[in-house]
Amino acid sequence: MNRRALVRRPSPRLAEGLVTHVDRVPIDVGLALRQWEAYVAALRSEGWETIEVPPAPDCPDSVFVEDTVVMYDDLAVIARPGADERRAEVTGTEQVLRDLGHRIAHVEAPGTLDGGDVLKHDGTVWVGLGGRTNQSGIDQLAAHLAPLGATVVAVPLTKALHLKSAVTALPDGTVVGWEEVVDDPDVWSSFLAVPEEPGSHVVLLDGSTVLMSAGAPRTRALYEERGLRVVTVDVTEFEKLEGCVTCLSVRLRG
Ligand SMILES: CN(C)C(=N)NCCC[C@H](N)C(=O)O
Repeated sequence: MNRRALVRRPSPRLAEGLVTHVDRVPIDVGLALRQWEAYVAALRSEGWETIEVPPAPDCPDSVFVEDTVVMYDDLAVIARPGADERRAEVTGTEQVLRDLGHRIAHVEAPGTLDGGDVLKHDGTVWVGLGGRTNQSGIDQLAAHLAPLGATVVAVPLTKALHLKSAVTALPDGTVVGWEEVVDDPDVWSSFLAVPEEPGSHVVLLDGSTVLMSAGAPRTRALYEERGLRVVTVDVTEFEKLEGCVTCLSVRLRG
């Protein structure tokens, strides 16, 4: 299978990125760029072709490209970010996906939806209903994905920025989360609480390999004990802006 992922170079204005649930702390933009380059290199060395969405230098949060789209099979549902400041980011993503031949659908007003609120596994799509994504956005996503056989499930989200700030899924479908910010772990039949907040974010690189933050060594050991191969990257500068490993790419199918 052709493994491709969208990424987007950090804006020189990254330090002005939004913060909601954390205090603002200084960002080292030069270090962020090096961390981003290492993240992209890690994807490539794991066999992923990376495609750069054209940079959006005036959009401080544009490196968090995950929030601009939800991919399901060949369909790209272009998001409508819940934060006004991020609305302009979607145009570049849409153009790249059109050029790549994907079918395009949109979340329209009054709906809002951020890609970071969407967790997919095996035909089920959980969507965080919280500060960025509203019910109309979820209903529109459900309508777009229904013909593809997906079941969309709204999940309450009050303690974290995005659903994937709180939980992600391992290759076997176990949902891993930092329990302090998970509203209702019972949503998932197999929920595993992890011992470190950055450990709750994994990017699936293949059926037995995950990419995660270097900031969660105990969780890394836990995943390795479960038989996973783990690749780690430093993403401290993005974590200061409530970002994580998932936010920095969008994996494409086919
Ligand atoms: C899963 N996560 C967390 C994301 N997909 N996005 C993070 C966006 C962070 C940005 N400062 C913001 O506040 O929008």
